[in-house]
Amino acid sequence: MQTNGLKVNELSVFYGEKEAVKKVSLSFAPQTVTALIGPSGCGKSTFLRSLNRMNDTIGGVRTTGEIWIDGVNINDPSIDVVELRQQIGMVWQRPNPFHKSIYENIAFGPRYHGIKKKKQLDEIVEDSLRKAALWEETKDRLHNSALALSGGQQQRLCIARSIAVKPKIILMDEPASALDPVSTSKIEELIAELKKEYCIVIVTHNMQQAARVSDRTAFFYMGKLIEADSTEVMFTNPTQKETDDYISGRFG
Ligand SMILES: Nc1ncnc2c1ncn2[C@@H]1O[C@H](COP(=O)(O)OP(=O)(O)OP(=O)(O)O)[C@@H](O)[C@H]1O
Repeated sequence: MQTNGLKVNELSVFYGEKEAVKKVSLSFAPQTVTALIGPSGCGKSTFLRSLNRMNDTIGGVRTTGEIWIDGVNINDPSIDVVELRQQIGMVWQRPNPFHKSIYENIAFGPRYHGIKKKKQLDEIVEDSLRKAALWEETKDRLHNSALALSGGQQQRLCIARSIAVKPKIILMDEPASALDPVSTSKIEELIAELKKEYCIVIVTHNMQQAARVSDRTAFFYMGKLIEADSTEVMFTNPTQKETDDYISGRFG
């Protein structure tokens, strides 16, 4: 599903008294990949989780500011978060398939959202697995346990699962950091393919990965957004000294 993108306006996130994300404003265009980079503890994951209200599940978190998607501020208390997470999906660092079959992992979300006909579910399962580059490897064992897949395949299954509910935006929190190099490059190829259709925001510790997969890069430091620009500019000619120091490995 297409979107006009996501626009974050002065977003702050507090854990109790601690301000982990400080008045960040940042936009994400459709059909682009944006990498969020920065040293450990700078607030990347907190910021990412706020984009589909996953921080609501953590006690003591307070959020201020606005996050606009297609004319709706998702921080509005009246927002239905289940519906929101259908539009803005999340892929976690460690693959977390349900203890169910491959088929059921994918069919679960669409069924939850009201699709009951088997033929339609079959189509969604195939289409999602194809888009996640996993169909050929799984088409003959759709009813086997998802837990029998390799770690890399499980992560692609989790991506297929998020695609199945037709999101507009896919958030990824270090989606390849628990994977071997071959599985990592498959995930990176997949991201390049998926961006033709979706707006993707990815947190990564891996600077080479950010350079390979993203169109834009945003550098966070101590809860603040220091700088965001095209990935090429960020890696060759950043404006801010902190960005330059970080990408050239002088700290972090
Ligand atoms: N559930 C929580 N409760 C309290 N403080 C938290 C919680 N989660 C994160 N923090 C704090 O918020 C700050 C930002 O953490 P966050 O995990 O967003 O950073 P990060 O840049 O993603 O780090 P990393 O790269 O290590 O995952 C840190 O100081 C962290 O200790």
